[in-house]
Amino acid sequence: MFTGKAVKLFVTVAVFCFVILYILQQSLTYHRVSLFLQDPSKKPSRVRNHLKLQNAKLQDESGTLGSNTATGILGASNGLELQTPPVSSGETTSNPNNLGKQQTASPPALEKRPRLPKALIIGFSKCGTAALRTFLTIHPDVVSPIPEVRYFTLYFSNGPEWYRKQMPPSTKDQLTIEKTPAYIMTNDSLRHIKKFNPKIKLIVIVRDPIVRLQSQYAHEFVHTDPSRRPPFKRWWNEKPDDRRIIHFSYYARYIRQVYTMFPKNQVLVLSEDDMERNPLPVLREAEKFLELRPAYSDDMFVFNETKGFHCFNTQSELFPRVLTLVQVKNTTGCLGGNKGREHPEIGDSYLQHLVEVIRPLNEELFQLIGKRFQWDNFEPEPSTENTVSQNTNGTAN
Ligand SMILES: Nc1ncnc2c1ncn2[C@@H]1O[C@H](COP(=O)(O)OS(=O)(=O)O)[C@@H](OP(=O)(O)O)[C@H]1O
Repeated sequence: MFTGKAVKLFVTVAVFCFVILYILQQSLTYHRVSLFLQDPSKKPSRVRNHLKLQNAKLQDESGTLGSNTATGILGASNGLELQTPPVSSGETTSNPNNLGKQQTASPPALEKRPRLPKALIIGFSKCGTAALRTFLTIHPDVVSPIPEVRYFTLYFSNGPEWYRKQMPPSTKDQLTIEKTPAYIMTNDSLRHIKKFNPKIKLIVIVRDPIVRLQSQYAHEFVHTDPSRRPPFKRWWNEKPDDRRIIHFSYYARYIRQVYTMFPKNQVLVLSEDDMERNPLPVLREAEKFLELRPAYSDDMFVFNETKGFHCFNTQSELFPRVLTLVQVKNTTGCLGGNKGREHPEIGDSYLQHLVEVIRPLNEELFQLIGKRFQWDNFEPEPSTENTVSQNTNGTAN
């Protein structure tokens, strides 16, 4: 009996204590949340860290950059930091990680969601478009989808909402860039682009046309046993109507079409050969054209002798962040194996023939775009010797 009473008393006291503790805990949480709302510094540490990141981004966006600001170069602690996976969004996004999750609202400046591109890399294939896209993607103010979306060539009827959903999330201050080199090849896709956004910025990258042909050949026969590949000369001559010359070497023809639809100042023409030699000046030109903050520095890239072009510098302190942003090999910092293929040999006399056929097309291009590129297969003319990417009026870019 006594034991039974004691147990009853013990249970009552325990329940009472539990209730008191529960009420206390609830009011403490409420208190913490109120403080949180009044003063973010009182947030629990996990949230506080997250907020710190967001504040850093906000400061960054308002021009208060990190320690490298004086040199005009963003460091890992600010610039590259900004392209972390989406932190919050006012709506459900197309990012597979967010699918189906309705996320809570956040300040508009921080809100990450897929946004339509305001710049496009529209051509040319085999001219370093993937490298240019990749280099631009590490800029803190740029996002870009990895696959070619081909909206303006194949999927225009799907509508802009479909296109938007193919884009990675970005804040409103970031620039979304999409690259599909086939866009420049048809008037229909250029018309679609104009209809989509007549103010869009367009980047075109060209390459020594003979090297581009070699690259195209290597691409077409990548799965063909070398002993069964046609000689380069026969492949090039296969089409008697010179279609290959027009298709792969006559850049001016396509760029002229772009100029008929868009003002010249909305179109930037770069050279793959310049980017191979040194990506920095090319990226700075792109940055200026896209009205981005200066974010690139020399130590980000190194020349890879085997590949024959520049890759990300694996020794740079930024490299771990680069690996989270783009798909490059962690051992070399280079884009995958389908870049930097071996090119077919061209005999001297045939090479000379190609140079003669293509040189006038290059001159037409340089006149059209108002600058010249230095291409190894085309000896510089006497008046243009020692000039890299010069304006045709003689002023260096
Ligand atoms: N930095 C860097 N990284 C990787 N690749 C580089 C780079 N610079 C130039 N290139 C050259 O780009 C060529 C491929 O061009 P694209 O990316 O436009 O090809 S594609 O049309 O998308 O298939 C590819 O040509 P090939 O060497 O003939 O395969 C590369 O050599």
